[in-house]
Amino acid sequence: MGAEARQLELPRIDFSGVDPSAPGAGQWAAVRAQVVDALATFGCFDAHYPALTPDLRAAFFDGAVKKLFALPDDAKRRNTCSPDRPLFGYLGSMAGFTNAYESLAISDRVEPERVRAFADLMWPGGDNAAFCEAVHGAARRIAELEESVQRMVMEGLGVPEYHDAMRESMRHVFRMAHYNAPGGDAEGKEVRYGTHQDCSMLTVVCQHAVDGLEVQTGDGEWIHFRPSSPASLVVIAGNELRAWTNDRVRAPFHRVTVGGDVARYSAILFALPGLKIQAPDELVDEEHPPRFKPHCNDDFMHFCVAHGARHEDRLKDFCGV
Ligand SMILES: O=C(O)CCC(=O)C(=O)O
Ligand SMILES: [Fe+2]
Repeated sequence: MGAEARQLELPRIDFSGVDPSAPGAGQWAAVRAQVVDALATFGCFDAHYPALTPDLRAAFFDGAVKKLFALPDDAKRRNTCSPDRPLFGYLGSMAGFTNAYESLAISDRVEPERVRAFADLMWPGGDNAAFCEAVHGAARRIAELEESVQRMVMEGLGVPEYHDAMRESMRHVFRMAHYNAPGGDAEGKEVRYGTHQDCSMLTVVCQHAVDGLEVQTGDGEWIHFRPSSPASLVVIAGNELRAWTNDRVRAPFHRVTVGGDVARYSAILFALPGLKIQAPDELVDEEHPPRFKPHCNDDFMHFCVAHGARHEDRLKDFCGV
């Protein structure tokens, strides 16, 4: 091997032959094998997903998200949630984050009524139809990818019968994020969101125009995500999928670094399980003794929030056997 640094890349999986509304059809089985392999090895992958078309992305980011972050802070702060659900609303200028990060969230379900309620809170009395159409159009497709991946994981591990109940219980947080540019040289990157694992089952990241997501491999090397196509999304396994699969899936550490003078926007869909997280009996045996105690996602999230985003194995600390 030469002296130059190896250019690591995330596995790329092509979803163009997968129809989320027809599980099992087309390329489903072949893609499922790649998904299970990528999540076991890396805990994430680059999904080529043309169902989220360039027009939908442009309407979403250029039409809706940029308009949202141009709002004054007091409007954004109306996106609150109850104190016991700190990760379900506006985040910005807060402990553990740089001042150069802020985000807003639509919570619980990716449904037109939720998007409408969010828009009406931001622009009371406004004509919010175009905003709602753009946000729901993007979020719905991202959620369809997330559901397909969840189904594939359960099928691929031989436990498809658990999918429907888990799905029914799932809540979603659709977070739109804005990272200020540090200015200057694009090489002079600054960490804008520190190293962490997600508390979700699955997370899907859609980044706009400016790169910045970095994922750590099991060997401790950092992969700087460069989208393989304009239709790329990143699927990341969270600690709850790791727990539910009894450690068969990695939940990779990741962070966001931004350089140069162009702001970065991204959208992140978190799938949060409402059912108690306990590995199914089929995934526990002598070779795979239980690794984590049964627990609720709400309790795990509170634990993570209380301890902050850090480079530590929160799941093991919280419920490791
Ligand atoms: O904005 C991104 O690319 C990812 C942010 C992230 O990792 C998170 O919000 O958990
Ligand atoms: Fe994350």
